Amino acid sequence: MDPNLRPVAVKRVQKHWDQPKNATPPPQLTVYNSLTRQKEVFVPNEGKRVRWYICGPTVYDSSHMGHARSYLSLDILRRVFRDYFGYDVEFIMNITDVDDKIIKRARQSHLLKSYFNESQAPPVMKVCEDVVAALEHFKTKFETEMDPDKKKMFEVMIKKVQQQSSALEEAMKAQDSIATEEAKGRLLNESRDVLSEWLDHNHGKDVRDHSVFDDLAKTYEKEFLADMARLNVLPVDVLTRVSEYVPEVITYVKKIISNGYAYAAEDGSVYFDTKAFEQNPKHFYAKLVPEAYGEDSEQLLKNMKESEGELSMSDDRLKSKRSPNDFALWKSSKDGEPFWPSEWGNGRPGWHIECSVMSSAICGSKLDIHAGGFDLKFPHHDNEIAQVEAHYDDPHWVNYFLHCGTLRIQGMKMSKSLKNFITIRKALEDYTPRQLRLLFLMHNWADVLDYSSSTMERALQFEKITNEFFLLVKDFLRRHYKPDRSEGYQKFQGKELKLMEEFGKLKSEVHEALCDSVDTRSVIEKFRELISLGNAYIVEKEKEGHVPNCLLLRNIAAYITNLLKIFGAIPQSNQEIGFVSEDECNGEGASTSFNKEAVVMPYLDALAQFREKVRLIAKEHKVNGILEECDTLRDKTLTELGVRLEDRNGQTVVKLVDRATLLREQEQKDTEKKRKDKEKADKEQKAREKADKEAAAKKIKPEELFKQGEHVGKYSKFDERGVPTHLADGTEITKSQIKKLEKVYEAQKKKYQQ
Ligand SMILES: Nc1ncnc2c1ncn2[C@@H]1O[C@H](COP(=O)(O)OP(=O)(O)OP(=O)(O)O)[C@@H](O)[C@H]1O
Ligand SMILES: [Zn+2]
Repeated sequence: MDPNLRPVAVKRVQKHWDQPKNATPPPQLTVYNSLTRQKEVFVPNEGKRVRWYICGPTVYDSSHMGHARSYLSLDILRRVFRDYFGYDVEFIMNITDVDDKIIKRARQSHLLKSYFNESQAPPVMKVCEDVVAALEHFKTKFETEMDPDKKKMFEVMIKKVQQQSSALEEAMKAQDSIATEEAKGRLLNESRDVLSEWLDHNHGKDVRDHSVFDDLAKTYEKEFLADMARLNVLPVDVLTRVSEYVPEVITYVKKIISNGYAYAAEDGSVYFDTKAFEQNPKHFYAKLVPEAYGEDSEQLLKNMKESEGELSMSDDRLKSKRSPNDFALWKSSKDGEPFWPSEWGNGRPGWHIECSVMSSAICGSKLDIHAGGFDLKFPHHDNEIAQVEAHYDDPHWVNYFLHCGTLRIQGMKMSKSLKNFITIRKALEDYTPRQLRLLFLMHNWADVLDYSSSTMERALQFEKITNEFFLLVKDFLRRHYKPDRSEGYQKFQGKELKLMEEFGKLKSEVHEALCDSVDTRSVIEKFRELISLGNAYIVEKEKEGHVPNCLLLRNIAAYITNLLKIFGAIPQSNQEIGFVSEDECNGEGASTSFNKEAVVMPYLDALAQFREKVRLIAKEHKVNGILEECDTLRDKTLTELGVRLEDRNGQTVVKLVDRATLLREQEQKDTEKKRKDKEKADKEQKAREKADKEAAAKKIKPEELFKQGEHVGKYSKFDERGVPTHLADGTEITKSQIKKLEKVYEAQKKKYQQ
């Protein structure tokens, strides 16, 4: 063929590629923003950098579970933002170490201590006089209290004092000196709060030593930080104390005045001018709770009392404000209060100003996130917003305001002021830091949470099923996970493909839940589903006599572990799958560098296998002594060491469990065994009694049968065999009845002859 006629080869080019169509776009992170009262897509001001400020505690008493609710939930949020979504979070918290509550509590403890010291053994008459006077004073406080919960608490306190007073009176009347002394002690103890209120009213102004206030704040700050570390709350990046920022507060307040949004009153206090602020069209007062501005005076007064502080609500102070909504930026200090010099005279910062000043000092004029407890929304956070916006004269400060839901106990907010609190320390005596964290993970951070033993029980139950899953998977992995060998990779059959599909679906749902305002509650539910799917898969494979696929099980367990690490429930340093035993956690909740599991497991596996073989031989040869020893090794010796041996389809599964948990389990087992033993002994006893009764019955001669035992007094005449013919009252017995009695007679005759 003529080569010129050959068709020219068409140059083949890269085939056109189509971008995947109909792909679902990944969900975006949204957060519930109190400023809009809905979920908003999260967009930081500056790339991945997130400036985040949270209100810290007022350090005048021990931290309680209500505080844990806020700080632990915020710790979870912070970790998710940082370690799941990859934001560069700068986390700033303040400590309120100058405040009306601190001043009052410090003076009261100081005065009460002196009262007890001076009058080591106050004569009984003096105690009576003082308590009566203190009670009178306290009743006025009770009558003027507007908060119904506090009122109720005061009422209980008054009643208790009155009860102890009556007891003392009776002991005195009876002239029983020992009983009188004891009753006096009880009265003094019960009257502590009432007496300290009274002492403070009379002598508070004489407390001039500033170390009284500083010491109290330092003590509780230390306690708070130690509690947070015990709960495995990450240390903040910056901690600010108002006592360290007073010069900055003064400068800040001056700027607000010069911008026209604050004024100095005659007594040396400075107030925020809410009207001036609100009247400027650029600004808006009470962005979070607009309903609260210009409320009826009673509610306003209640809010003011709580937020301005008890020491700052005197009539003359109220009169010097231009509007009842105005709040103090700077409070002139009275006698018995700490003070710093300023151009307005000796004074101290108001509560709200500290957060505005300190967050501005660290983060500048813009914040991405501001957070705190739900109760801080109004007036604290609304006032913080107004102050910063007045200072910069710029209506944009915080982009996202997050408020943690309140923790309640028996339907009431857990609070220091209501004295219905459970300290973090006490809670940690009953539960581990991990269990408390799981409790918070199981509730949406923005929801109300009722703290009770039943809510804790649910957290414990989740911990148990998750832990058992981890331990079981780890046992399989120890025996069958061989990633360095060909036999470690098995073909994925129907069950594996199905599980992998469900696993993938659940992972997407977990991601969606985290994007949905960090909904850890749903994530925990997804974990539950995943674990039951995993467990069901294992059981099915075992039924078929096959080893479950270790790659798949390992991926599931590692996925859950990893998220629990992000949530702070498992130390980041843990290289293994599953929880770290509480025995291995040090005080800060981090795992020790020594990995107990990796070291001891090979030896424990060898021991378990040896035990199993010895047991089989002992069973075969019926050597009970060896079987008993094998039981003791499992139930006592290894339990004490935190090791659980379980029988699963003829294989011994080895699990490392917290020693305390194992001992508790063993205790339950012992109790159950005792109950069963008792039940068995009772049954045997009853059977013996029955047999004895029957044996005795057999010995009765048939002719005597109707004349003894239950028959005595029933009949008056008998025939020659001893069968009754007449009832006790002389009436003749009917023929059919006699027939029945004859049957009984014949049966007895047979028994007797036997
Ligand atoms: N019961 C609670 N539930 C949730 N958060 C709480 C609870 N009690 C206090 N908080 C939060 O803890 C943080 C520190 O509170 P703070 O020390 O100001 O407590 P407080 O309001 O003075 O205490 P209390 O209400 O117990 O008298 C705040 O963010 C506050 O909202
Ligand atoms: Zn604050």
